[in-house]
Amino acid sequence: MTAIIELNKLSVQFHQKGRLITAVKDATLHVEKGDIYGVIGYSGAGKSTLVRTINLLQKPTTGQIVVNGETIFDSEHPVKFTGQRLREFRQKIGMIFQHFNLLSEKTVFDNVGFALQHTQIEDKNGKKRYLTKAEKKEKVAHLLELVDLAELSDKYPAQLSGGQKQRVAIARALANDPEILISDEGTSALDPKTTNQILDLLKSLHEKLGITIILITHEMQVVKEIANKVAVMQNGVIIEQNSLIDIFAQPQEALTKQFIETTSSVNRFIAGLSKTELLAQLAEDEELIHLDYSGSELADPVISDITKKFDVTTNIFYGNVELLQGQPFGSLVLTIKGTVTQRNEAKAYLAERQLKFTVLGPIGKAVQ
Ligand SMILES: Nc1ncnc2c1ncn2[C@@H]1O[C@H](COP(=O)(O)OP(=O)(O)OP(=O)(O)O)[C@@H](O)[C@H]1O
Repeated sequence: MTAIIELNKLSVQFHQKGRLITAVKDATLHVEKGDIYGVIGYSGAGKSTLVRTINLLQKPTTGQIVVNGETIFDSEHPVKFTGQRLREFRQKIGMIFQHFNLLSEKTVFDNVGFALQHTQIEDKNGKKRYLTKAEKKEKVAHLLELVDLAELSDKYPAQLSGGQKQRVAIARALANDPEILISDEGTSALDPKTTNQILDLLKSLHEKLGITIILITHEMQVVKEIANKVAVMQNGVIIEQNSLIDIFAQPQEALTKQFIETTSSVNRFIAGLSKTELLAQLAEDEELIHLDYSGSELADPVISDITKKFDVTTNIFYGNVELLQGQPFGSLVLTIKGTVTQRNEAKAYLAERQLKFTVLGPIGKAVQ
C-alpha cells in the first residue's frame, strides 16, 4: 500500500518566554490511503501539533513531510511550498475541531458555502474559473444532504445542537472534495450518544468517499469505534503505533494499556470482587478464571468445548465481547468446576488456543 501521508522524524519546538518546548520529538508516522488513523494521548502530548504539520498549519523544526508523493517540507533539503500552491494543497485537507469553529452570523448554508469562495475549477479549455452561484448552491445542497442536514439549511449555529453543529463543520470540511480529513478532538465536546452518531457519519463518509481520516482524541473508545490504526503519544513522542487489532491484542506500553482499560469494565469487575463473597464462596473443586479473547478465537466455542471435552462445568460471572474491525475482542470471568485433572486439562486447552487467562481464585486456599 502507498502512504498518502509520510511524517518522517518530525520535531517541533517552540520558544516561549525563554524556554524551549519540544512539542513533538522525532515522530515518524505513515498513513496509508483509506486509513482511519487514531492519534491518542493526554492533553499536551503533542497530538495537535503533530497533525497540524500535515497541512503546514504548523511548520516542523526538523524532519520531512511527504503528502501524496510530494515533499512539502524537508529540513535537510528545503522546498518552496508557499502561496497559491500551499492554498490549493490545504483545500484538499479538510479539518474539524472540538468547538466546531462555525461563523455565528452566517446560516448553515452560508457556513458551508463560505468554504467554496476561493474554489476554482477548470473549464473545457483548461482555464481556471470560480464557481458560479448556481454551482455553489448545488454543491452546498449536496453536502448538506451528505451530512443529513438539508432541512436546517436556513438555521443559524446558535439554533443547532452540538451534533448538528459538527455536521455543518463536516460538510464545510468536505466542500473542496478533500482526500484527507483531520478531526482534532471532533467529538470531545459531544455527549456519548451524539459522539456515536458523528463517528457513524465519519464511517459512512469514509466508505462512500474513500477519504483518509486522521483522528486526534484522548478517548480510546473513539479510536476503538472507528480507527484501523493507532498511534499513542506521550510527551511529544509516538511511544507505540500499530493496527487497532494488534494494539488491543498486544499493547506494549503502560500508557497504551491504561487507555485500553478505559474501554473495558472487566478490571473494575475484578477489583470489586474483593468486596463480594464470590471468592470466599468458591467450592474446593472450583476456580475463578479471567479469560481474554482477542482476535479470532471466539469463533471457536471454547467454553462449550471445555465442558464437552473435559466434563468440567462452567458458570459465567462477567462477559463482554465486542467486534473490533469485525473481529471479536473481550473478556469473560467464569468458574471452572471439576477434578484437578479435568481443570488442568481444560486450562491446558485454553493455553493451547493461545487464550490469555489468569486464575483469580480461590484465594488463600490451595486449588486442588
Ligand atoms: N504555539 C505554541 N507555542 C508554545 N507552546 C505550544 C504551542 N502549541 C503547543 N504548544 C505546547 O506544545 C505541547 C503540545 O501541545 P499540543 O496542543 O500539540 O498537545 P495535544 O496533545 O494536542 O493536547 P491538547 O489536546 O490539550 O491540545 C504543549 O506543551 C503545548 O503547551
